[in-house]
Amino acid sequence: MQTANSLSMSFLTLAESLHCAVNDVLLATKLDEQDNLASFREEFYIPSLGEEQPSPFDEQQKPKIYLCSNSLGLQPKHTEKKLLNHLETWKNRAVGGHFFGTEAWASIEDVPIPYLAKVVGALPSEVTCMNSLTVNLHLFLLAFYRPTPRKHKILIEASAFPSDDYAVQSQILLHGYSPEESIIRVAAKEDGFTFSENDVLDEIYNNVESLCLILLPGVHYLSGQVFPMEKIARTCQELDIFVGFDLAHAVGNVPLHLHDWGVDFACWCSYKYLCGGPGAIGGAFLHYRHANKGIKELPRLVGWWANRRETRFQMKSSLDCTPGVFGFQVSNPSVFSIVPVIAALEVFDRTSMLQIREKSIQLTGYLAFLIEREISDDIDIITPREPSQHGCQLSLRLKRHNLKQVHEALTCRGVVCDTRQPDVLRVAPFPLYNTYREVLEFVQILSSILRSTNS
Ligand SMILES: Cc1ncc(COP(=O)(O)O)c(C=O)c1O
Ligand SMILES: Nc1ccccc1C(=O)C[C@H](N)C(=O)O
Repeated sequence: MQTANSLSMSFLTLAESLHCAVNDVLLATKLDEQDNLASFREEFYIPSLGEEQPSPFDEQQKPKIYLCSNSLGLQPKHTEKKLLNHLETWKNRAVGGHFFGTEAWASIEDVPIPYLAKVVGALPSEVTCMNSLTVNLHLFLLAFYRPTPRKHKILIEASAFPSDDYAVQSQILLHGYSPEESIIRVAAKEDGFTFSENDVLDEIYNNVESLCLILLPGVHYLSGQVFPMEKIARTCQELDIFVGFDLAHAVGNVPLHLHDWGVDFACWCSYKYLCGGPGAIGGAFLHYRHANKGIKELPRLVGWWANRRETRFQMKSSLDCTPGVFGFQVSNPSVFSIVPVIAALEVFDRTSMLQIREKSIQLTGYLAFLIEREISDDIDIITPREPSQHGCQLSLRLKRHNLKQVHEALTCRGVVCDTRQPDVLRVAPFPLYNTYREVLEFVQILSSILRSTNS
């Protein structure tokens, strides 16, 4: 994999060969011309400046610079048609839709599986779409967190996403333990944002006697740091501790090999880089080695969708549990929540996570390179700089400017990104629709705002 240094050198060399400065639009244009994924931008709706207040002026039709896929990915153009098809089926066939067509509702969760398996590096029998992220976290925690007075601790990271923290706290309380005593929070490094691999591993080794489970993010929501998932998962296997990952910010962003790494369980939402739409159905992974554990060996909360499809409608009171992750399904999935996820995965399936990652390293690397050269007096990049440790997102910490003021000025100039108090801007160029020229324009806009705003 390229290093931050070798990437910077490649931008400098390209600029030199074009006889232009590194912040020249010529360089950005060249990078766009060389981009194998450039045509994918056409597959998505890009919000335009005039969206909130339609205007006849051309300037208002200009696309926004959308750098917020860490919160919500853009809408693929064919999502609407797919949804309308299902509305038509409902209108014209009503209950017949359960067994009609290639996306029959009674088995619609089968449709995204092959695509999803590729995106997260799983066997098709290890993944499904169900519920939402925090609900799936709870379902897996209920099965995998079986505390005993000796082994009752869960390891998470300090500054975990609050929903994950609340889920863990409530599970501990549910078993009659106390979050104060049963949660180990790995401390961040001195920067207060990122985590060292050794600190994580040391905490695991130091607490091996009392640790029951580890729940960490694949990519941290605040810093954008990629956690060493493989190393953590292999260590946990060696030590016989269950490990689960929250992949909200990792799925569709960085390549994952959940099966090979031996992760016990993982869950994610589909509305960020996966572009499945606001509140879209979530995803879940359960490693094959747990597939044949029934509800006695791996106790869980079940519903009728956990029952094998062949016998589901025999309506018996005894559960005929489907092996693997399907045995964790509770309810029949919401069709209007899963269809946009299928639509988005169909776009992903025309490329690969490898290609997406290749461009992402270049695109986010270019962003970091420009920021460091142009505005490092005013901004610290808190995301680790090495490509192996970041995905699409860079988290920018304002050294002296007011966050709200800067964010408002960016919004006025057509940049969409988000903030985390007190001083962090999150920006995430996404390979399937962002361009190098947008990245350059963003840095120029931010630079001019920082120069013209009081610090
Ligand atoms: C890391 C993380 N955990 C949990 C959530 C909450 O997800 P949901 O509301 O889908 O349960 C989010 C938000 O997307 C998140 O980023
Ligand atoms: N679903 C949302 C609804 C409203 C506002 C934000 C979200 C987010 O997803 C935030 C994201 N999880 C984050 O990393 O902060």
